Amino acid sequence: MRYLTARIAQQIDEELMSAVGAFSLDQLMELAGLACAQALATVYRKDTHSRVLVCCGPGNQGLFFALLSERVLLTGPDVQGGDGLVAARHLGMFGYRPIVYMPKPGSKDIYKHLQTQCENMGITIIPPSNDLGPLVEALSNSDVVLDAIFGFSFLPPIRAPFDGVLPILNDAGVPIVSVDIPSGWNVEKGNDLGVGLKSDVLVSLTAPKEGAKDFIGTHFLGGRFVPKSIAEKFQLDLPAYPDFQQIVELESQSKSNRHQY
Ligand SMILES: NC(=O)C1=CN([C@@H]2O[C@H](COP(=O)(O)OP(=O)(O)OC[C@H]3O[C@@H](n4cnc5c(N)ncnc54)[C@H](O)[C@@H]3O)[C@@H](O)[C@H]2O)[C@H](O)CC1
Ligand SMILES: [K+]
Repeated sequence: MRYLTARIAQQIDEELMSAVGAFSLDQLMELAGLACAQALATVYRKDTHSRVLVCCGPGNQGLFFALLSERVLLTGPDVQGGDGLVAARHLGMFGYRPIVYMPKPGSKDIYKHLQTQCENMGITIIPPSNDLGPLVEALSNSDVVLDAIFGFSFLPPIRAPFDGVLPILNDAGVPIVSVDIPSGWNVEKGNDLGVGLKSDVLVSLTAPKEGAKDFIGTHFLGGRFVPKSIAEKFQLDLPAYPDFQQIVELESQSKSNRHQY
């Protein structure tokens, strides 16, 4: 299987949403979020881990920084936060009790709609703030974290408030399921600076990123939406997904996770 650079991941994303792939962003987010919810529910059963803290990345406040980065601008920023909101909704449907932490929510309709869908499910969204107190409080009442903070458009160093968020998540002793790449990891070099999340489970979307080669833990591939033509064009060499599942477990370097489940 091919491990992707950030640039190739972005190109595949563009191809999927071009006239060739013909997908909309909402569709891809929906399938990505569903895969992440399914991975979390596979590893952490709801009878013991029903309280899920879904941590979502920046909304379109990130646009200013996106303007500085051609790569982020091209893909349209902030998709991973949307994956998190979709996953929260599906987890609610599965019978979990998610709560959403999104300190920098977007004002674009797509995010407002996803938030309304969560609220309609009775899912609490912690009011946005730079104060980390509500995060600490929510963590003390959570069984597992879903990390939808940064994806393949992350460029170090980590800016506030997320520079404060990641150490709190790492030190809480609550298992972490990461979407696409553990937040704070260099997409290609892994956790080279040691500031990234120490995740227990990783759900790589479309294909794993180069940085994920260093990941130790339970590793799934999700995003069962890549058509054969695009998989072949980018030589992805993807494994087969089992029957009607949205995820397939990949061989990982070690199963010695930080947390037992
Ligand atoms: N085909 C697929 O694989 C799909 C992947 N999806 C998900 O989309 C993300 C990538 O989304 P993108 O919008 O390009 O960017 P990010 O979510 O990674 O976040 C960008 C966001 O973060 C801000 N930011 C960047 N660096 C920093 C920093 N150092 N400190 C603070 N903030 C930072 C930036 O300004 C933006 O606001 C991919 O990983 C998947 O999860 C989709 O589901 C569709 C299909
Ligand atoms: K992440």
